[in-house]
Amino acid sequence: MQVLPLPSGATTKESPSLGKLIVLTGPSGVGKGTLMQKLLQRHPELYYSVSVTTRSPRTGEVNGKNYYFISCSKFEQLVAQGEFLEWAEFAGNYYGTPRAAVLDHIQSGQLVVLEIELEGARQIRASFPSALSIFILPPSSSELEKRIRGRGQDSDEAIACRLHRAQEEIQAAHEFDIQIVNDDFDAALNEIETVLFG
Ligand SMILES: Nc1ncnc2c1ncn2[C@@H]1O[C@H](COP(=O)(O)OP(=O)(O)OP(=O)(O)O)[C@@H](O)[C@H]1O
Ligand SMILES: Nc1nc2c(ncn2[C@@H]2O[C@H](COP(=O)(O)O)[C@@H](O)[C@H]2O)c(=O)[nH]1
Repeated sequence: MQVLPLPSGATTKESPSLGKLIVLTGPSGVGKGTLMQKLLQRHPELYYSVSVTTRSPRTGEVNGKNYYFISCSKFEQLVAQGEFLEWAEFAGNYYGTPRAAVLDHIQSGQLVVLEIELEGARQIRASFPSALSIFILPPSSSELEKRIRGRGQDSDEAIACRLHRAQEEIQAAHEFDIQIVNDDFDAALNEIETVLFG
């Protein structure tokens, strides 16, 4: 994979919004996606931003629902055209948030949720200072590893890369507005709901 120069951090702030932007981040395998799915089932008024990635689809993943799966060259073209609100490289693949859809839904007054990794979340914090950011922590490193392996979707190499990155990500948890430990699933979900809806 050709390595793109990473975004140097947002230099411009996005316009004030009507709706609100929520960023959910945390290490791979902590349970963000599972929490997000449940949250969307329970609160269909939320708008979930479907990301673009160069990663290959996992078994059962659907293009346009889980991700938009595209080639590296197409991703690089979209970066050059400024189509992403944020983007990052993660474990050998690129991931990005489509700009237009997110801004449109914020403008229409919706709560918009992003589920993204640390570097992208930092870019959003720089360009949307009013965004609410939530960091999901695992109860322990061994439980995190158990969850990634238990998911059974990634190669040993990919798992090692994700666990290595997880240590760096966890060190950055304090940068976020709210930290929630996903030990008991329902308790973590309730905490997110309380933060979002009171
Ligand atoms: N509280 C929990 N207790 C036990 N297992 C959990 C809990 N929350 C999620 N899991 C399980 O952990 C695994 C990883 O969850 P999930 O795929 O949602 O993680 P993720 O943070 O979205 O990962 P990635 O960032 O790599 O997409 C799944 O098998 C999920 O069912
Ligand atoms: N910076 C971004 N990170 C994203 C985006 N969409 C997903 N992600 C994060 O990537 C990792 C790996 O995801 P996986 O599906 O391959 O396990 C995980 O932390 C996601 O939250 C995005 O648009 N931008």
